[in-house]
Amino acid sequence: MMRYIRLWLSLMRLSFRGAPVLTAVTLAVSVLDVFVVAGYAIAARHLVDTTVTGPASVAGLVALGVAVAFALTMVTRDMLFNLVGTVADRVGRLELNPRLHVAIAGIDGLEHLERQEYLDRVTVLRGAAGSLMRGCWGVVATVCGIGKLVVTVSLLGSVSPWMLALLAFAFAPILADARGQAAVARAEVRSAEDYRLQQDLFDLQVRPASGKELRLYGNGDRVARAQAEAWDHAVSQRVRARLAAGAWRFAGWAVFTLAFTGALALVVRQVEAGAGTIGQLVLTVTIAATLQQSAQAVVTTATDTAGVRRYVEPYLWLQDYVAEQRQEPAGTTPMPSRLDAGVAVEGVTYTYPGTTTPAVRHVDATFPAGTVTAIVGEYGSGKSTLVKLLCRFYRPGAGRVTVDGQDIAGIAMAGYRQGIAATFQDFGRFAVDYRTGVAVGDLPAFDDDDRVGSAIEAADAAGVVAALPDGVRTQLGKDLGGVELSEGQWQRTALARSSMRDAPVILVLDEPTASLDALSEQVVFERYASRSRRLASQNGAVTVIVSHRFSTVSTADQILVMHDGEIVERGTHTELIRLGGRYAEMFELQARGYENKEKKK
Ligand SMILES: Nc1ncnc2c1ncn2[C@@H]1O[C@H](COP(=O)(O)OP(=O)(O)OP(=O)(O)O)[C@@H](O)[C@H]1O
Repeated sequence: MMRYIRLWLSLMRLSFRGAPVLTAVTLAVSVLDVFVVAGYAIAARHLVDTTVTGPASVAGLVALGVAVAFALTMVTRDMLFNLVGTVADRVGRLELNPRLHVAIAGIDGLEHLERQEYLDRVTVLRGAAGSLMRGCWGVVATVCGIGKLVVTVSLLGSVSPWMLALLAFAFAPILADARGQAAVARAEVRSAEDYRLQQDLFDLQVRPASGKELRLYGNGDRVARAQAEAWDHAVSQRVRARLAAGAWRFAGWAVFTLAFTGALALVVRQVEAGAGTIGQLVLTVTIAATLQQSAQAVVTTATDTAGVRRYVEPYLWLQDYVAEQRQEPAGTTPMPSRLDAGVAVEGVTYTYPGTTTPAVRHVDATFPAGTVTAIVGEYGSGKSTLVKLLCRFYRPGAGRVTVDGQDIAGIAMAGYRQGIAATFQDFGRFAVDYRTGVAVGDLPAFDDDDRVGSAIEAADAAGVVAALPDGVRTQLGKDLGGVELSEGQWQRTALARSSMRDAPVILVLDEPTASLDALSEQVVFERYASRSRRLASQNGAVTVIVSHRFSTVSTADQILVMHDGEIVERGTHTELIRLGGRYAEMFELQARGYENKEKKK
């Protein structure tokens, strides 16, 4: 409960910070709404009583008061509705949403984007800022609604304590309506199968594929009859339920109206007996007539606000998750700008959250400075996981990764990532202009046109740019009215992006050319090989390539063969072929595949 209160307070503070005037006005009108009906009823009572007993001048003044109060009762609800909508939307979009996105994007690891139960929450949260803010105002509306009920009912109680019973009767139409709606909902569930059936049968008749066969086999009439029967069955259940709901609603209102009439009769008796005034009668009519509406408003706002829980829970989870991530000790050591020893993986085991089998286990490997390492293995053997551990997207469950002997957990994250250039098999497709899509690969060099040009060249992507209508200024992604690239063109763009950094010490290529044809792949690899060599002599950079293509792999300084999360073979191409193990077998298979293809040609 305390968490909910704290959350409400923090959202309210945000609202005051983001839209102070609008928030203050909305709160003021909410409070005003608590008293308008009561104010109007009191004014009306005064008007009637002063008209009967007092001087005409006072009655005139009071009439003015009644007019103002009545006008207020007419406008406050609509005004409040619009104000809450505006302030919730504005603060949601301009204040809360950016904060949510920064929190989601600012988490260093990847779990919240990969683990389904986390991703579900993140997905719910993405469009939920407005709803969260509306929920926050829903709390205000519920509290004010209860306040309004208390004020109006107390006023009724001042006429006669018996009147307090009227509140209970005000809930009769609400309860009856709820029963009726529940019956409708049940009928919808019960008739859903018939409804789906008739929809399927209808589709059968109108779709060309099934339509052909229906005509051929002469089954059209039977299907049409079956559809009509299913439709009839579904509709009749729903109609019955709606009639029942109507009857419930009628009964609820009948009970309330009976109690309302009884209350009026009671006040009339009081007036007749000289124990009350006509003004009190008017007050009772005014308040009792709005009582059901006020009770309904409390129930509706409370139910709607409770519905916002589905956004509140993921929001609180995100807050906890971010806090937990921040608590992890942040490294402070700078990333070396050149490597002397290289990178090492020491006894690393990693199990994805939500799974029980480690994706990599007890992995030991060294990536000596200035060398190229290729990782091979069948699908799901742990290659990408190992690469992502090198990029520090996950923390190993056991063991450590070191750079020049220093545990990477101790290195400042921003510097560490700045020292890496990487392309992944599931590369990003950024819907921005082409130049931006490449330049974001190295933010400090964002405006450096030469660097962007060389990166495009390095990825052999100049041809892609030449084919774009506005060259590097072309907007990408058809969702934003831009040009949609082919898979291979997107991949080249990702490759160009990863070529932006001019002095990375770790170069990662995880299936970087999977979407390219063999010829383009060769061109890209030759360029990458020369970049690797340049970086190796410049700052001792290590290159790690995951690939299924042995033409690429065979030239690496060392090859790691992974199987079931472990490194099962390691060595140069020649050594591994000589070993005659798993690598040799895979190489043989692929070579035979190429041979067969060539023969067919
Ligand atoms: N985000 C994830 N959540 C849970 N399990 C995962 C996740 N990513 C990978 N795995 C599992 O971890 C194991 C290793 O996957 P990984 O992607 O590292 O293999 P891979 O060798 O790179 O495969 P591929 O050649 O298909 O890319 C697999 O069993 C895979 O199902």
